[in-house]
Amino acid sequence: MNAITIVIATRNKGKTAEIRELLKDYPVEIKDVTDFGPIPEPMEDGKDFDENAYKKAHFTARVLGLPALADDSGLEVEALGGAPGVHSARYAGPDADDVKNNEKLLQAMAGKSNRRARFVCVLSLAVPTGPALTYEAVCEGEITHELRGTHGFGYDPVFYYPPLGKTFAEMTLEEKSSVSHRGKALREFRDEFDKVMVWLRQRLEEEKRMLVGDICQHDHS
Ligand SMILES: O=c1nc[nH]c2c1ncn2[C@H]1C[C@H](O)[C@@H](COP(=O)(O)OP(=O)(O)OP(=O)(O)O)O1
Ligand SMILES: [Mg+2]
Repeated sequence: MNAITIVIATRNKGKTAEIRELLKDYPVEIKDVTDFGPIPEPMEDGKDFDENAYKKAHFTARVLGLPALADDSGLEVEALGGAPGVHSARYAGPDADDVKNNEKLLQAMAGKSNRRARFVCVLSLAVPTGPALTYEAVCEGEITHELRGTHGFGYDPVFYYPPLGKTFAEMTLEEKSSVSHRGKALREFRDEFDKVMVWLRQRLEEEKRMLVGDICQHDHS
């Protein structure tokens, strides 16, 4: 049987690299959203990670006519009441980038003794007609007092993971994936990989039948 194609519905190269690495030994053809040339970007105006993950996955699946796997993730800091949360990517404002976001976070945390934080990752695997599977995981850690390490992306240089005594930015990609929110969520997906492929094939068959039905109806009208 031919391998199913899944598009990674993210513009974040760091996420793409981690997802590709975690799925590299699995019989599935992975494509990047950038392989398709310019396509419109999904809105990320959902109230939580689940909603945004589904929006991104379903939008991309519909636009490309292929199953799409999206990741919505972010950092929740206890002393900041869960901020930046779903707003993590735009924490420092409309022209935020990783440097500005980390700067703003360290400023907001100045003088705070409770440094507890967690990363959240929600993965949504959607087909063009709408149904989706969801995987969710968290990783607990602490906010550092300064930037540490150069690997990874986003808040990695300020997220300290006590069990390994390093920030995410001080870890290799493999090391980070072995403990991260994204790594855990993707391992759940991998644990039921065969079931997921059966589910996908069934959804894609249904879709084909619907399309054929539409075409036949059209030809007879
Ligand atoms: O492992 C991580 N290590 C460091 N930072 C991370 C991680 N995981 C999420 N984050 C941060 C990055 C961004 O500030 C926000 C995600 O925002 P989010 O909208 O899901 O991703 P994004 O805009 O970068 O790419 P896209 O929406 O195209 O998937 O949380
Ligand atoms: Mg985003």
